[in-house]
Amino acid sequence: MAQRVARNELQVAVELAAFIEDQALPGTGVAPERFWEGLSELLHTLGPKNRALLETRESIQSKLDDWHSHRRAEGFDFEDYKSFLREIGYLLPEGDDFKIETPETDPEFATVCGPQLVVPITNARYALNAANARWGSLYDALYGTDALGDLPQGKGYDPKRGARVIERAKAFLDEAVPLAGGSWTDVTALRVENGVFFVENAVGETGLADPAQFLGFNISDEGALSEVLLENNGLHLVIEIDPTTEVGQADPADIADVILEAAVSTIMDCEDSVACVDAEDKVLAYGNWLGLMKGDLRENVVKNGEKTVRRLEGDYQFTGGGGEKITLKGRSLMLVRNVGHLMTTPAILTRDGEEAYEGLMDAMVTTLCAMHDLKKTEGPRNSVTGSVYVVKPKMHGPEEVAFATEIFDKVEEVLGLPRYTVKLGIMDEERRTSVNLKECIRAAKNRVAFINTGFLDRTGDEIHTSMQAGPMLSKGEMKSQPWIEAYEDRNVDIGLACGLAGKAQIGKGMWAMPDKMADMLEAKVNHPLAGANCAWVPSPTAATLHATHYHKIDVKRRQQEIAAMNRPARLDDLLTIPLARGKNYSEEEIRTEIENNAQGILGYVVRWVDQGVGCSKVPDIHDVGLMEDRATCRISSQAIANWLEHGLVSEGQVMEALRKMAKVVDRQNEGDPNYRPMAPGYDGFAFQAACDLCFLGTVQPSGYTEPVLHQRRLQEKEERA
Ligand SMILES: CC(=O)SCCNC(=O)CCNC(=O)[C@H](O)C(C)(C)COP(=O)(O)OP(=O)(O)OC[C@H]1O[C@@H](n2cnc3c(N)ncnc32)[C@H](O)[C@@H]1OP(=O)(O)O
Ligand SMILES: O=CC(=O)O
Ligand SMILES: [Mg+2]
Repeated sequence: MAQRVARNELQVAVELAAFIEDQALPGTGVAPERFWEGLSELLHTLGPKNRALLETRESIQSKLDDWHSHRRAEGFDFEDYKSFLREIGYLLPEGDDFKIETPETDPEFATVCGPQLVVPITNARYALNAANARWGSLYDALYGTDALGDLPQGKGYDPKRGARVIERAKAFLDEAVPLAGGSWTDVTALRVENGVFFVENAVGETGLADPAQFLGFNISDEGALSEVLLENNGLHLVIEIDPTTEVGQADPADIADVILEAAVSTIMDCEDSVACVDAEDKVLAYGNWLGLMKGDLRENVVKNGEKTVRRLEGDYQFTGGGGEKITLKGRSLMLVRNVGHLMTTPAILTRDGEEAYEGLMDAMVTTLCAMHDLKKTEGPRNSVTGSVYVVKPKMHGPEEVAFATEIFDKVEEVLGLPRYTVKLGIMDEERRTSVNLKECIRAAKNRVAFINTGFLDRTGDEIHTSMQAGPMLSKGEMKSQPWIEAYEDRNVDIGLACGLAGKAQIGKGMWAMPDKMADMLEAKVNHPLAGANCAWVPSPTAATLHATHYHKIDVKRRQQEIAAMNRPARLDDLLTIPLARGKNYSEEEIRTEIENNAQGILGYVVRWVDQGVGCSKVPDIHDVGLMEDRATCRISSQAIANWLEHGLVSEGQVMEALRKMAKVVDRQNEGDPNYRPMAPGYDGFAFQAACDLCFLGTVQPSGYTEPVLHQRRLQEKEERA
């Protein structure tokens, strides 16, 4: 039971009150009394509105369920369906054209296109790594992954593999920063003379085909050229020259590495990749965010037997061609993802003794923490335009987006911040947002800094919304359905029409196979090609490799081309439900699908509930490690719930699959000393959570996993305490 202290009309968990008063408030100029009074007002005035919006979600869902249940018997008519959606306020009228009016955003939103990294904020080691992932070694990313088609063997440096890496990296340079004559492959020397960059290769002395791509350089302590700063499509890259390294020594021009500007921005995630269920967890999350915003977050790291202290990188300095100083950010531009409108938290009780809405608390506390960045007078700043970037997930329709803007109006008022300091990232990841996207953007037109297609949650919502319409297609087939293409394209089209280009990001979703980098290199070029300023990657290495795509594709030009296409709206495609019509899945296909989903759910849930780990790499039945978070868990559990609901599979069969897969997951975790096997008892909270997600999936709000996961994790924590 949490120990609480009274603050204004609130009962606040002691660790949260102490965090706010001792760590977050000092230095912001906000007095504790003002903060608590403002938070109390926020929770008491906006809490009831929050509740009403959730009731609207439930009411719409139950109307949809009834309608589909009847139409299953009576026959489905598409025009009839659309009329019904309009009648119940699901599909809303679209207003006049407009352009967003967000005040000045940082260049990482307005002009620079590149990868967006996401990281669980509760893991300081990873979060620091992510913040520092603004720059990444292309040589390391190619060497250490399957990007070249195979993985490195053995421990030491293999010069043969190294040669393949260098060949590939130089081929990349030939594309991104081509030479006037010959190839980077044959370069024998690099030099900067009177501010001009010269290259020697097989054709003799040459330089860049476009000399404007040369921006600056650095000289080593020994007086030799050590770094050359180049630029392509607004992204920087650095050629490292170092004859003292094994790689540099073997290179005719002493080139030791190619460093790419990689994670241009990073989402510090308080949502689907973390497991925060109480004040203790929330303080860990807020504390790391505060450390990132103050700039003093540190973490002791032991890697390969070596102890180091991980901290934030400083800026990156160069001398320009004209002798001027060039300062580039050493850190990724950080956003913070708050939770959505759904959950409440035991960290604060309102005057009625009820749990406060977690999203309201997140809004106030994460903005407060970010004030330390806004107040900085020296050293690297996260935002040079004085902005705080908050990603707001899982909103259903314009009314909920308007509610988010109202929350931040109030937060700014309480904290004494200029109106529209907080910029919003709108996750387009619920169906009612996708179908009303233009009106959702309008609802935040003074704050919107990104729209992003979170296709994982979106797929979960696709299944849940039309749960009663019939059995859905399998997870694999779902990816090639008309709705998803229409969803992705419409998001870009509407974003461009609303004037996001040059002001705000139009983003795309996560690469969820963290070890499959060759496949990512092949596939994810489609994101900038589709007009996305940024797309999500699960790791710094993936960011470095995905950065190469933004060198290939000039997103700004691509956005202009797409806008000029005037593509049709495709609302009908968007509303086409991915039903398994006319499909007759074999018993084997059904068993495989259920087992695959069960394995993903269990592999994820067991670490969530037992260890508080919110994002995991879980092998699927083909042994491919998949990034699993709450959104992927929502898909798998909703998929099982849907097939159960329509009798494609029985409860007994699902339970058999869960038990079988629990043994597999136990085996996969054998090496983890903190792991508690689920078999043979199948009675732990984690296994029960997996069962609830499947067997009670149809009645979970919007098919979300949070209520079940929180409840079971809290039980687990209580038992351990
Ligand atoms: C639908 C959605 O909402 S998607 C958004 C939510 N998802 C995410 O945020 C995914 C974030 N990614 C992750 O959490 C992890 O990459 C996982 C869980 C997928 C895989 O983690 P692991 O199995 O530990 O990765 P792996 O062993 O391959 O690599 C670990 C190394 O990579 C680094 N790393 C991995 N992921 C990240 C990351 N997202 N940010 C920063 N560093 C990272 C770690 O710091 C570590 O390096 P270190 O030893 O120097 O500290
Ligand atoms: O938040 C991202 C998603 O895909 O869901
Ligand atoms: Mg999501």
